[in-house]
Amino acid sequence: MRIVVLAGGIGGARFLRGLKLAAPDADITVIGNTGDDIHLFGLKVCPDLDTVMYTLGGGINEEQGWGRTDETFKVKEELAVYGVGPEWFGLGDRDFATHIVRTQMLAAGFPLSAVTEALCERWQPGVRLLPMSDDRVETHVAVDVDGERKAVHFQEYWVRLRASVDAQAVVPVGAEQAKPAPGVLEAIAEADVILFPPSNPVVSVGTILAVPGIREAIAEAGVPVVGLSPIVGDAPVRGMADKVLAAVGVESTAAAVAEHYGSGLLDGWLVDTVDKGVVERIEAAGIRCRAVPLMMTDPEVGTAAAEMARVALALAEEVRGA
Ligand SMILES: O=c1nc2n(C[C@H](O)[C@H](O)[C@H](O)CO)c3cc(O)ccc3cc-2c(=O)[nH]1
Repeated sequence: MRIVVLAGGIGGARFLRGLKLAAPDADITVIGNTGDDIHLFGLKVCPDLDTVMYTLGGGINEEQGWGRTDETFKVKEELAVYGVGPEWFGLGDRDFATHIVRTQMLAAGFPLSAVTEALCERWQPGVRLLPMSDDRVETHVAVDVDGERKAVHFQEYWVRLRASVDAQAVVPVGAEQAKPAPGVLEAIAEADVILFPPSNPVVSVGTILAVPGIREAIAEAGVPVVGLSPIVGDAPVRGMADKVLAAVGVESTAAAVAEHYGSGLLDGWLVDTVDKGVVERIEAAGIRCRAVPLMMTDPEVGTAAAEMARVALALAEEVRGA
């Protein structure tokens, strides 16, 4: 079975770990969000691609959900002594190596998709990881600070500001001019099922869908598209998705996110059991809906996510048979 997953950061990566357990023989292609990318110290950092690669490759810092395990911060400390910022983004020594290799290959003319493939040679994530685009897309967030509106890079909003101020707008800069990376549209066209994991519907899945051609390809793929709500009990499971949802006028509920994606895109939607009261509303919107446990608090890493993936795949088959 060929499965395509649109993944963002931590939630998406943890779901993928479960999907691999639930469908060990499946051919999984991950279309990764690159709107979180940031250029720091002359290096290109791709947080969402790295989080998927490290999580599935066994190098992730499990508590944080991002960055490397067994990390040290000597380079970061030395940069700070030189007074070279920013200090608010925690790049570790091992992680720096990934960004140095990536930047060196980009400078040599390799597209991001080829660079990502090369990095995955080492990590063996067990999925094909494609950036959504080889073109530069960077999400910026419009905020009002000291009475003036300004745009900050998503990472500054997320990490330095901790989403403490309202997002007035979320703009994936460059998305309109971006082209899907090689293999993205082909993977969607050849997929047997397409999954939206519990990633941020605005800055992760939303950014991927903002690349011209990707939303249309999914809508026209003619195969079941099933999503899992990142919002449980009217609050995001992790992160601060509610802050960016407000920016696009979507209330922070499992039903509102499903409706935001729309029945033109989604055939099925999984909500947590605490939200079983919205199942009828979502089914009335033309999207099949099931209420199941969606908290990936595994006793043994990946088991809860594997159950979620199994239910998502079962719902896809139910949709296919409808
Ligand atoms: O909250 C934080 N998130 C950090 N993240 C997470 C990142 O902001 C988010 O994972 C994504 O951008 C949102 O999905 C990092 C991710 C990387 O790949 C590399 C470095 C960082 C550093 C931080 C950090 O210092 N604080």
